[in-house]
Amino acid sequence: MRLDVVSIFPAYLAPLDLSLIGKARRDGLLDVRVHDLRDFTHDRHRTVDDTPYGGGAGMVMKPEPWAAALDSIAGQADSRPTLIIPGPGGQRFDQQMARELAGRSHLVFACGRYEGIDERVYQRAARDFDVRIVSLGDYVLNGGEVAALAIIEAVARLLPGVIGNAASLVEESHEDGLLEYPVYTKPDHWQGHSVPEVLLSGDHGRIAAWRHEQRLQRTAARRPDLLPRPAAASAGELNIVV
Ligand SMILES: Nc1c(O)cccc1[N+](=O)[O-]
Repeated sequence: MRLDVVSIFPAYLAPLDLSLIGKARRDGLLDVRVHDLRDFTHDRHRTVDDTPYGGGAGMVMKPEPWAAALDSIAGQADSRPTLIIPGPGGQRFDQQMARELAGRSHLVFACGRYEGIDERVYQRAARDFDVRIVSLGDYVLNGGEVAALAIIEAVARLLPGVIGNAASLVEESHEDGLLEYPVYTKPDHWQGHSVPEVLLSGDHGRIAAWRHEQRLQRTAARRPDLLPRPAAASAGELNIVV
Protein backbone atom coordinates (compact mmCIF):
# COMPACT_ATOMS: atom_id res chain seq x y z
CA MET A 1 0.00 0.00 0.00
CA ARG A 2 1.12 3.49 -0.85
CA LEU A 3 0.25 6.28 1.58
CA ASP A 4 0.73 9.97 0.83
CA VAL A 5 0.16 12.61 3.48
CA VAL A 6 0.08 16.33 2.65
CA SER A 7 0.43 18.77 5.55
CA ILE A 8 1.92 22.16 6.44
CA PHE A 9 3.37 20.39 9.48
CA PRO A 10 5.11 17.31 8.03
CA ALA A 11 6.96 16.77 11.32
CA TYR A 12 3.56 15.92 12.86
CA LEU A 13 3.72 12.68 10.87
CA ALA A 14 7.05 11.60 12.40
CA PRO A 15 5.29 8.82 14.39
CA LEU A 16 4.90 7.01 11.07
CA ASP A 17 8.61 6.19 11.36
CA LEU A 18 8.06 4.37 14.66
CA SER A 19 6.93 0.96 15.91
CA LEU A 20 4.96 -1.37 13.65
CA ILE A 21 4.25 1.22 10.99
CA GLY A 22 7.93 2.14 10.81
CA LYS A 23 8.89 -1.53 10.56
CA ALA A 24 6.28 -2.11 7.83
CA ARG A 25 7.87 0.76 5.88
CA ARG A 26 11.34 -0.74 6.29
CA ASP A 27 9.98 -4.16 5.30
CA GLY A 28 8.50 -2.69 2.13
CA LEU A 29 4.88 -3.37 3.15
CA LEU A 30 4.08 0.34 3.22
CA ASP A 31 5.31 3.10 0.92
CA VAL A 32 4.70 6.24 3.00
CA ARG A 33 5.44 9.67 1.52
CA VAL A 34 4.90 12.84 3.54
CA HIS A 35 4.67 16.12 1.61
CA ASP A 36 4.97 19.70 2.85
CA LEU A 37 2.14 21.67 1.26
CA ARG A 38 4.38 24.76 1.25
CA ASP A 39 6.63 23.01 -1.28
CA PHE A 40 3.76 23.49 -3.74
CA THR A 41 3.63 27.28 -3.35
CA HIS A 42 5.39 29.72 -5.63
CA ASP A 43 5.60 32.94 -3.67
CA ARG A 44 8.46 34.10 -1.49
CA HIS A 45 6.43 33.62 1.70
CA ARG A 46 5.21 30.14 0.68
CA THR A 47 1.64 31.27 1.35
CA VAL A 48 -1.00 28.57 1.90
CA ASP A 49 -3.90 30.57 3.34
CA ASP A 50 -5.87 33.75 2.89
CA THR A 51 -8.91 35.54 4.34
CA PRO A 52 -12.34 33.97 3.78
CA TYR A 53 -14.73 35.38 1.18
CA GLY A 54 -17.90 36.49 2.96
CA GLY A 55 -15.93 37.49 6.04
CA GLY A 56 -15.62 35.60 9.29
CA ALA A 57 -12.82 34.71 11.65
CA GLY A 58 -9.68 32.84 10.72
CA MET A 59 -8.10 31.94 7.40
CA VAL A 60 -8.92 29.51 4.62
CA MET A 61 -6.40 27.28 2.86
CA LYS A 62 -5.81 28.47 -0.70
CA PRO A 63 -6.79 26.12 -3.57
CA GLU A 64 -3.66 26.55 -5.72
CA PRO A 65 -1.12 24.77 -3.45
CA TRP A 66 -3.55 21.91 -2.81
CA ALA A 67 -4.24 21.50 -6.52
CA ALA A 68 -0.51 21.43 -7.25
CA ALA A 69 0.15 18.89 -4.48
CA LEU A 70 -2.72 16.61 -5.45
CA ASP A 71 -1.90 16.85 -9.17
CA SER A 72 1.67 15.82 -8.36
CA ILE A 73 0.50 12.75 -6.41
CA ALA A 74 -2.17 11.81 -8.95
CA GLY A 75 0.47 12.01 -11.68
CA GLN A 76 2.54 9.38 -9.88
CA ALA A 77 -0.40 7.06 -9.11
CA ASP A 78 -0.66 3.63 -10.70
CA SER A 79 -4.40 3.52 -10.01
CA ARG A 80 -7.12 5.94 -8.86
CA PRO A 81 -6.20 6.82 -5.28
CA THR A 82 -8.58 7.36 -2.40
CA LEU A 83 -8.26 10.88 -1.01
CA ILE A 84 -9.10 11.09 2.67
CA ILE A 85 -9.71 14.55 4.07
CA PRO A 86 -10.11 14.35 7.87
CA GLY A 87 -12.65 16.82 9.18
CA PRO A 88 -15.43 17.23 11.77
CA GLY A 89 -18.07 17.15 9.07
CA GLY A 90 -17.04 13.80 7.68
CA GLN A 91 -18.37 10.26 7.77
CA ARG A 92 -17.59 8.69 11.15
CA PHE A 93 -14.51 6.48 10.97
CA ASP A 94 -14.93 2.98 12.38
CA GLN A 95 -13.43 -0.50 12.10
CA GLN A 96 -15.60 -1.32 9.11
CA MET A 97 -14.23 1.69 7.25
CA ALA A 98 -10.71 0.69 8.34
CA ARG A 99 -11.24 -2.72 6.78
CA GLU A 100 -12.61 -1.16 3.61
CA LEU A 101 -9.67 1.24 3.28
CA ALA A 102 -7.20 -1.59 3.96
CA GLY A 103 -8.35 -3.05 0.65
CA ARG A 104 -7.25 0.02 -1.31
CA SER A 105 -3.80 0.22 -2.90
CA HIS A 106 -3.23 3.98 -2.57
CA LEU A 107 -4.49 6.31 0.15
CA VAL A 108 -3.79 10.04 0.13
CA PHE A 109 -4.43 12.19 3.21
CA ALA A 110 -5.01 15.93 2.89
CA CYS A 111 -4.52 17.49 6.34
CA GLY A 112 -6.37 20.77 6.53
CA ARG A 113 -5.60 23.55 8.97
CA TYR A 114 -7.03 26.97 9.84
CA GLU A 115 -10.76 27.17 9.06
CA GLY A 116 -10.45 24.53 6.38
CA ILE A 117 -9.60 24.02 2.72
CA ASP A 118 -11.25 26.01 -0.08
CA GLU A 119 -14.30 23.96 -1.14
CA ARG A 120 -13.25 24.00 -4.79
CA VAL A 121 -10.32 21.70 -3.90
CA TYR A 122 -12.78 18.95 -2.94
CA GLN A 123 -14.69 19.38 -6.19
CA ARG A 124 -11.56 19.39 -8.35
CA ALA A 125 -10.04 16.43 -6.51
CA ALA A 126 -12.99 14.25 -7.53
CA ARG A 127 -11.52 14.27 -11.04
CA ASP A 128 -8.53 12.18 -9.98
CA PHE A 129 -9.47 10.69 -6.60
CA ASP A 130 -12.23 8.89 -4.76
CA VAL A 131 -12.80 11.61 -2.19
CA ARG A 132 -13.78 10.67 1.38
CA ILE A 133 -14.34 13.21 4.14
CA VAL A 134 -13.73 11.30 7.38
CA SER A 135 -14.30 12.25 11.01
CA LEU A 136 -12.89 10.58 14.13
CA GLY A 137 -15.58 12.11 16.27
CA ASP A 138 -17.69 15.08 17.22
CA TYR A 139 -15.02 17.35 18.64
CA VAL A 140 -12.73 20.03 17.32
CA LEU A 141 -9.07 19.50 16.44
CA ASN A 142 -6.67 22.10 15.08
CA GLY A 143 -6.03 20.13 11.92
CA GLY A 144 -6.20 16.79 10.18
CA GLU A 145 -2.77 15.38 11.11
CA VAL A 146 -3.78 13.63 14.35
CA ALA A 147 -6.76 12.07 12.61
CA ALA A 148 -4.59 10.97 9.68
CA LEU A 149 -2.21 9.22 12.09
CA ALA A 150 -5.10 7.41 13.76
CA ILE A 151 -6.68 6.33 10.48
CA ILE A 152 -3.33 5.22 9.04
CA GLU A 153 -2.58 3.11 12.12
CA ALA A 154 -6.05 1.51 12.14
CA VAL A 155 -5.79 0.69 8.42
CA ALA A 156 -2.12 -0.32 8.16
CA ARG A 157 -2.30 -2.79 11.05
CA LEU A 158 -4.88 -4.78 9.07
CA LEU A 159 -2.48 -5.33 6.18
CA PRO A 160 -0.88 -8.78 5.96
CA GLY A 161 2.49 -8.90 7.69
CA VAL A 162 2.20 -5.62 9.58
CA ILE A 163 1.03 -7.21 12.84
CA GLY A 164 3.33 -10.14 13.63
CA ASN A 165 0.58 -12.35 15.04
CA ALA A 166 -2.50 -12.04 12.84
CA ALA A 167 -4.48 -13.99 15.46
CA SER A 168 -4.31 -10.91 17.71
CA LEU A 169 -6.52 -9.09 15.21
CA VAL A 170 -9.39 -11.47 15.81
CA GLU A 171 -10.76 -10.77 19.31
CA GLU A 172 -10.16 -7.05 19.41
CA SER A 173 -12.67 -4.42 20.33
CA HIS A 174 -14.95 -3.58 17.43
CA GLU A 175 -13.55 -6.31 15.18
CA ASP A 176 -16.73 -8.36 15.61
CA GLY A 177 -18.95 -5.79 17.28
CA LEU A 178 -18.02 -6.52 20.89
CA LEU A 179 -15.46 -4.89 23.17
CA GLU A 180 -12.43 -6.94 24.11
CA TYR A 181 -12.18 -9.08 27.25
CA PRO A 182 -9.98 -8.09 30.24
CA VAL A 183 -6.38 -9.30 30.09
CA TYR A 184 -3.99 -10.30 32.91
CA THR A 185 -0.35 -11.33 33.22
CA LYS A 186 2.08 -12.27 36.00
CA PRO A 187 2.08 -12.02 38.98
CA ASP A 188 -1.13 -13.96 39.74
CA HIS A 189 -1.57 -11.97 43.03
CA TRP A 190 -0.81 -8.27 43.06
CA GLN A 191 -1.65 -5.69 45.75
CA GLY A 192 -4.59 -7.74 46.97
CA HIS A 193 -5.93 -8.40 43.48
CA SER A 194 -5.94 -11.90 42.03
CA VAL A 195 -6.17 -13.13 38.47
CA PRO A 196 -9.58 -14.80 37.85
CA GLU A 197 -9.22 -18.48 38.71
CA VAL A 198 -10.60 -19.61 35.37
CA LEU A 199 -7.59 -18.12 33.58
CA LEU A 200 -5.27 -20.30 35.68
CA SER A 201 -7.34 -23.45 35.10
CA GLY A 202 -5.84 -24.50 31.79
CA ASP A 203 -9.38 -25.37 30.67
CA HIS A 204 -9.47 -23.67 27.28
CA GLY A 205 -13.20 -24.23 26.85
CA ARG A 206 -13.99 -22.55 30.16
CA ILE A 207 -11.55 -19.75 29.39
CA ALA A 208 -13.11 -19.10 25.98
CA ALA A 209 -16.61 -19.08 27.49
CA TRP A 210 -15.54 -16.74 30.31
CA ARG A 211 -13.86 -14.36 27.87
CA HIS A 212 -16.92 -14.23 25.63
CA GLU A 213 -19.14 -13.49 28.64
CA GLN A 214 -16.76 -10.75 29.73
CA ARG A 215 -16.97 -9.21 26.28
CA LEU A 216 -20.75 -9.23 26.38
CA GLN A 217 -20.81 -7.71 29.88
CA ARG A 218 -18.30 -5.01 29.00
CA THR A 219 -20.11 -4.10 25.82
CA ALA A 220 -23.47 -3.96 27.64
CA ALA A 221 -21.96 -1.74 30.34
CA ARG A 222 -19.87 0.60 28.20
CA ARG A 223 -21.27 0.48 24.66
CA PRO A 224 -24.81 -0.95 24.67
CA ASP A 225 -25.23 0.66 21.26
CA LEU A 226 -22.91 -1.99 19.83
CA LEU A 227 -25.00 -4.92 21.03
CA PRO A 228 -27.05 -6.65 18.36
CA ARG A 229 -30.59 -5.37 18.40
CA PRO A 230 -33.22 -7.91 19.51
CA ALA A 231 -34.98 -9.53 16.58
CA ALA A 232 -37.89 -7.40 15.50
CA ALA A 233 -40.95 -8.37 17.53
CA SER A 234 -44.02 -9.66 15.74
CA ALA A 235 -46.61 -7.06 14.75
CA GLY A 236 -48.86 -8.18 17.62
CA GLU A 237 -46.14 -7.58 20.21
CA LEU A 238 -45.64 -4.11 18.79
CA ASN A 239 -49.39 -3.50 18.95
CA ILE A 240 -49.32 -2.68 15.30
CA VAL A 241 -52.82 -2.87 13.90
CA VAL A 242 -52.70 -3.88 10.24
N1 LIG B 1 -12.85 16.67 14.42
C1 LIG B 1 -11.85 16.96 13.48
C2 LIG B 1 -11.40 18.29 13.32
O1 LIG B 1 -11.96 19.28 14.11
C3 LIG B 1 -10.40 18.61 12.41
C4 LIG B 1 -9.84 17.60 11.63
C5 LIG B 1 -10.25 16.28 11.78
C6 LIG B 1 -11.25 15.96 12.70
N2 LIG B 1 -11.69 14.58 12.85
O2 LIG B 1 -11.18 13.71 12.03
O3 LIG B 1 -12.50 14.24 13.72
